[in-house]
Amino acid sequence: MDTLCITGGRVLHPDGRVREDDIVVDRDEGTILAVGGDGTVADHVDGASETLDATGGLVIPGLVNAHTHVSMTLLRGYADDKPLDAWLREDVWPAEAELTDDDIEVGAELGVLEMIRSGTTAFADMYFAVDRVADVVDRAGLRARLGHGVVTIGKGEEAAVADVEESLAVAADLDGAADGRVRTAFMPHSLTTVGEEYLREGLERAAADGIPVHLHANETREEVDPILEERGERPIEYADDIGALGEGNFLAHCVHVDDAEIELLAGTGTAAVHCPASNMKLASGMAPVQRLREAGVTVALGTDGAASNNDLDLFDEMRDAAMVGKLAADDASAVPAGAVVEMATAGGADALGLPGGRIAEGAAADLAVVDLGAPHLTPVHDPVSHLAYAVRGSDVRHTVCDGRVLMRDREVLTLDADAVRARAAEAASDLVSRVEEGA
Ligand SMILES: N[C@@H](CCSC[C@H]1O[C@@H](n2cnc3c(=O)[nH]cnc32)[C@H](O)[C@@H]1O)C(=O)O
Ligand SMILES: [Zn+2]
Repeated sequence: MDTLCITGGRVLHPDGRVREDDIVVDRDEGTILAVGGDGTVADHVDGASETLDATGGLVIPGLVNAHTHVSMTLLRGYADDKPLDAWLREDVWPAEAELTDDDIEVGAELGVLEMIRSGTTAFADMYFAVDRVADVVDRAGLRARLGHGVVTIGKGEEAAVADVEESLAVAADLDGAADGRVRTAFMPHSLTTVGEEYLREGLERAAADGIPVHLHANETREEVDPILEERGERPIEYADDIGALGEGNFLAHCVHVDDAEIELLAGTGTAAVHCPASNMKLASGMAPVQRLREAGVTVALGTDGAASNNDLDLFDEMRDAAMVGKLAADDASAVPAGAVVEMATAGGADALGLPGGRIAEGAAADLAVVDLGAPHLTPVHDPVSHLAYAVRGSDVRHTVCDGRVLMRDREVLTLDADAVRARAAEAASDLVSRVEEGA
């Protein structure tokens, strides 16, 4: 059998406990064969095809970034310090109008490079030229749930219909790509940027074909108020009416949700993706994470695009989620360390319906080894506390997805990091020149 052994470290188990254990991975299946102390895995360690040294480190499930627009790395730092609506209309959408499919591929390469280097092994992405993003996921070796984002406002009937068709076609055609590591979803952008007739049509067809749904919801007050005024119901109630809720579906943000909306999410099994950094940066508000979790809603974490974050490091997101969760609840015991670690791992995998998120026999071998030796991580009273409050993405030593080593001793093996950075910097500067010429 072709095995990978991860030895000498401590392991974070699904119950939140940390023990000194070795891990044996079946590389053919991409799954964890055994987790345990010396006796359990010793037989395999000697005959292993490949070994990763986790001495002085903590093995954690690969992190799950449950909402991003990965190619937006090209727009990192391009437009800051504005609220969502102005930021999208004045800066982001005009720049995106100039993006080529090649730009999207290069931006995705840069984004997944950053993710692998910070211990993320799975993500959900809403963008366009999704076949190019899927190609990058295939080459880079991680997992993703991908979709084409639909926007119909400002479009004529024909273009709007075509956008919905494209999203449904992408979801059907790309599902199962990259040896099954790519899954898909129907992705209307939001309840206000897609017209009701298009939403209803797309959602009905997605449901009929068993395709999951992902959209931005209740991100800002400016998005909630018009729906309330026009329809006399809250956005999540509207989402329920038109068939956007259900098991397998996941909504980004859920910042401005009331108790009845939280109950609807919980009752329908719809997951919420909390994006604290993006919500803070665009001053959108604070999601009631503690209340969502108490109601039984699956809550995951997302960075959103690099233009509103401005990085894809989920360790930052865990810390932000804990901090802002306490502030929102006016309670220092709210959203504790263990909760944010769960949201970034099992919660993310569950929200996206992807394997991974737990280190256990039979689970997908999606892992990261975090070095605990740095001064900012000394002493180690509680490794879980460190994951939430002190670890940075740059502390990740090795990253493994589907049993394959994507980064060993901080060297990414599936992408040429220098070439990716150079291509992305060039593509970004060309893009900005084109936007300026057009303006
Ligand atoms: N097919 C659409 C593209 C939608 S992709 C998803 C969109 O979400 C945008 N986006 C990024 N971050 C956010 C956010 O925080 N809220 C809402 N939209 C965002 C992003 O810029 C991108 O245009 C079109 O023709 O424009
Ligand atoms: Zn977004």
